Amino acid sequence: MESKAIQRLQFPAMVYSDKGGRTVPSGSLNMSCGFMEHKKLRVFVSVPSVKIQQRKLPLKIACSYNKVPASTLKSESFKTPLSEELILKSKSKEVEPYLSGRCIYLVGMMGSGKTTVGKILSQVLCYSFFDSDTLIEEEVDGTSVADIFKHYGETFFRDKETEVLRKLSMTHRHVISTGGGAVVRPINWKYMHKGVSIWLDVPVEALAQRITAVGTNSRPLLHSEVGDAYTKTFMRLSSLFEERSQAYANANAKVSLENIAAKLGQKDVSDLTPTAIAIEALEQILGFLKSEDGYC
Ligand SMILES: Nc1ncnc2c1ncn2[C@@H]1O[C@H](COP(=O)(O)OP(=O)(O)O)[C@@H](O)[C@H]1O
Ligand SMILES: O=C(O)C1=C[C@@H](OP(=O)(O)O)[C@@H](O)[C@H](O)C1
Repeated sequence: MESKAIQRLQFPAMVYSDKGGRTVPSGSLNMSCGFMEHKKLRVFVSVPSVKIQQRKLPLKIACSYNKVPASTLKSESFKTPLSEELILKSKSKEVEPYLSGRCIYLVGMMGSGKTTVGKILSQVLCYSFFDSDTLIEEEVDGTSVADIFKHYGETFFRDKETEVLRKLSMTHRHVISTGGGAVVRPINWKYMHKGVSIWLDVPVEALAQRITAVGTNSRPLLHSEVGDAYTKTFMRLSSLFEERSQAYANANAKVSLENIAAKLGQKDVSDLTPTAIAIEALEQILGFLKSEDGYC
């Protein structure tokens, strides 16, 4: 749910224009997707667990869209090994032709990293990024999600969410971070299945840690419990997860942080960088698209 201001400029222009396939949206599109070719470099898919080179990856965006300078898209900086950055770029090139411009929908619990990972995917695929919560806020005259819940109730919010997903389903070349509860209404799946959906499956303990760190102000469904911040967040998330886990499983593919950690020989999912998670997302997207095409 963080740093979403740019979307205000993009959504109205995009959402009503149904451009097929690889056609670009209306407005000026200045893409420079030419990532360095590493012809002599063999890039392996698994990320080495030994971090050879650590540096702050500013995640500079290679594309700019609708005259909004790419550099204005805010992205949090996480320490990312150069090796991961290279794998990410290589993987995105592999996935891109299979996607044929289809949107990517990230689903998962609050705090699962849909926004963080979604931005990385959008940058590397030269897609634009939308957060459905931000689009809902715009539909309600800039009212925050928390205030929409407070003043109009959850059903009103869910209706707006469905409407936003319906509009997005007519677009292409977007990565969309959905709200954690978007999976519950079957109609939303009708819209999300126009693109490719990925479930970011993060253990509830890790979710509670992340959300406790940033606070629950923007997440109204976490306001009710009593107790210390971590425990009440953990309790509420646990019950929401129980209610929703089957709905998340409707996604075309799943990215399990526990599986990534096991692959990389890491004990704690909290040590996984968003880039490592984005790489796995691309891997899973590719697997799904290939299976859809009958390649495996
Ligand atoms: N891989 C990660 N490691 C550590 N913190 C993360 C990771 N991914 C996201 N976060 C943090 O967790 C919080 C929630 O992430 P966010 O992307 O907003 O989740 P969502 O959009 O699913 O609600 C943010 O503060 C973000 O910085
Ligand atoms: O899980 C949910 O029902 C919700 C998740 C939130 O989005 P994030 O998943 O981006 O926090 C937001 O849509 C709203 O507070 C409801």
